[in-house]
Amino acid sequence: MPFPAVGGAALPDQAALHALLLDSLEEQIAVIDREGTIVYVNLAWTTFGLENGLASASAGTGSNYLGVCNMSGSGGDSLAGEAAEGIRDVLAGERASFHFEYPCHSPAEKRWFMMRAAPLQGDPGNLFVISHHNITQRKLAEEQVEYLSLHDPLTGLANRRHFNQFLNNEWRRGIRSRSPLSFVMFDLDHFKDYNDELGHLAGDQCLVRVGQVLQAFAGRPSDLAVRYGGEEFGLLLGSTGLEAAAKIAEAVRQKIEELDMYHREAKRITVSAGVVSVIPDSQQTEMLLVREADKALYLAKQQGRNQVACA
Ligand SMILES: Nc1nc2c(ncn2[C@@H]2O[C@H](COP(=O)(O)OP(=O)(O)OP(=O)(O)O)[C@@H](O)[C@H]2O)c(=O)[nH]1
Repeated sequence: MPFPAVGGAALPDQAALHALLLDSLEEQIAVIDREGTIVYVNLAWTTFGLENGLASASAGTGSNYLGVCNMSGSGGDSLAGEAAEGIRDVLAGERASFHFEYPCHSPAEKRWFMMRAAPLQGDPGNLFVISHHNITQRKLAEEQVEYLSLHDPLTGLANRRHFNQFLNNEWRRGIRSRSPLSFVMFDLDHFKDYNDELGHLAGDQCLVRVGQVLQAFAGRPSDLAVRYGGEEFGLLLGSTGLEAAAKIAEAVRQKIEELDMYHREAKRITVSAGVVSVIPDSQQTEMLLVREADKALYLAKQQGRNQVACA
């Protein structure tokens, strides 16, 4: 038995117990002095450093943690610069502790950590504890929640909330750059018949395929395809004038027709579209685009469907 038995359990003395405890933690822990030099690391700290290609010298005692952060910060790594600033504040007693979340992705996986810097209890002003805690599970869950809050679950396109935020940004960008912003509103024709004849699940599949067509036309960072409502879709096109937007709308219309989704002999899924283009102006709100595209769409429906109308 390696340790003397205490009350039936085998325990090491206190110092050995604490050392073993620190080496059993998943959290990476280091103790630094006032200059930022590492005077202690636990096993998780060393193991992580070695597994991630850090030379054992910079992963362990004797290396200067603050110096490494400072150097990376001045080399242009803004996260390291922010970490260095927080640690310096704690070392100077200007803040009680510092928490900092940062990405640390490996080639194989996404990872995030939280770094905490705080004075060592019972030894204020001389020694400080740096800990790195893996928060990847929480970050992935947050990413997932954010994705779900911004996308339509059926088609994967942006939802209205995402669209409204995006449109507002593009509108403000358009005011600054005086460049045109276009919006195309699409609505499937006689989709109720499709649903009634083939069933809701087939209707869903049809919406998914239409969404894929729209997504393929939203290739630039200033473009966004949105599922606006049930069978209503939209395509926001940054820095695009009316003529170009109308051509894109017509190309989408053709592609959807070419999907050949028939629900009755000689009756296939088609789409009507309303196009609008404006140079954003601070006297108006971005909802002007949606209103005008909606009016043009109404015109396309009135004129016989399966066509593009411009505002
Ligand atoms: N399968 C499916 N159907 C949907 C969904 N959202 C809306 N719909 C259906 O879309 C249909 C829309 O019908 P209407 O508004 O009458 O329009 P329409 O039949 O396309 O006629 P027009 O727009 O005038 O050409 C309704 O039957 C809705 O139930 C959805 O998520 N899945």
